[in-house]
Amino acid sequence: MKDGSGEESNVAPSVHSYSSRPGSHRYKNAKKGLPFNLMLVGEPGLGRTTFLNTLCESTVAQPAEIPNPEQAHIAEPMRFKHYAVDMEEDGMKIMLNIVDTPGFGNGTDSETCFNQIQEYIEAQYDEVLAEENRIKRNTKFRDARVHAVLYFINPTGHSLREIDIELMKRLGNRTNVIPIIGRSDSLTPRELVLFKQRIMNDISFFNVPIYDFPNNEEDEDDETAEENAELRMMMPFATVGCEEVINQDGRPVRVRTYPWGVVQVDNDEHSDFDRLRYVLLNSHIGDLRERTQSTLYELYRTEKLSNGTAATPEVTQGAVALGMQPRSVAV
Ligand SMILES: Nc1nc2c(ncn2[C@@H]2O[C@H](COP(=O)(O)OP(=O)(O)OP(=O)(O)O)[C@@H](O)[C@H]2O)c(=O)[nH]1
Repeated sequence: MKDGSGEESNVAPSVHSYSSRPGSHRYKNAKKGLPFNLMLVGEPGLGRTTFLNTLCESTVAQPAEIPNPEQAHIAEPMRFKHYAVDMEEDGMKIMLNIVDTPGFGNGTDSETCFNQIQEYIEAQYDEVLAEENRIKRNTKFRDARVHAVLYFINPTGHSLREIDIELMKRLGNRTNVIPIIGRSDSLTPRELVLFKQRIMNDISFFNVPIYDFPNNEEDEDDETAEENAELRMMMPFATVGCEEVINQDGRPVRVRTYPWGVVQVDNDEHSDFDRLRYVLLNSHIGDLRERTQSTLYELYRTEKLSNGTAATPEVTQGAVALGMQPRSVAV
């Protein structure tokens, strides 16, 4: 594990086994590990840190320290915090890079946060664009394009707020935005169903360009098409973060414990966490990476080149004038 500096790394073996699910093993042959860059965005207290640790099955990130009462009114500005974890997922090595955004919506005006996040995502595209145009390639180049943003929605039970719609609209044309309901155990199953419906109605009404599961019937077998249809119906994923691991009938179970019972994080009847994890680290990791490269980055590159503001303008404009296509950097 490493915190941004890129120095150490732990391989986190998974307690999950998805080999029976459709789509698993798709990228089993990636030898060095498949890089996957994930960003977490959401207001403080929605469970981003707990989610990150639950996803990685280890304490990768420490919860934010509670400020002393004298300083509690001072809002910390948003910053980017990096984590890197090597995972082994159902026989597939993954180099998972997570960018967290503590301080988002924490008093700083939302426009500043939106700009910072958008600039971060675009800066990674600029790096790739510059690398593509370099005459001598940097063999150590690290592609940090964000393959997916998980946007945490407050489990109010009402509908989306303006800040949710605005942010997802801003980012949806730049990256794969996957909305999730944080701390979803705050809602009853019935409230959750209604809340999900309202959120999806808003997303559709305001044309928010969130990630859509592939809907290409010609290229998909029945099982994959069915799986994608089912996942589409589950949006936004309702997640619960693990608080403790208990022993149930001799096996470890990740839960949150309440006076009236336990919520099992990996139980599909209690939360969508396990399905979301499977989507991110197994069945749709390829599609998220591919869409980043072929659709979102290409769109950005075209915009940049047509505006004449590419990362290395002289080289790129010269190449375009000569009808040359820049070399692509493999994702
Ligand atoms: N009920 C419930 N509580 C949760 C869940 N996940 C986290 N929490 C609790 O919510 C509080 C905040 O969780 P964090 O994971 O620190 O939230 P965060 O979004 O990282 O917040 P900041 O670190 O302040 O940015 C903690 O008390 C967690 O134990 C969840 O799924 N359900």
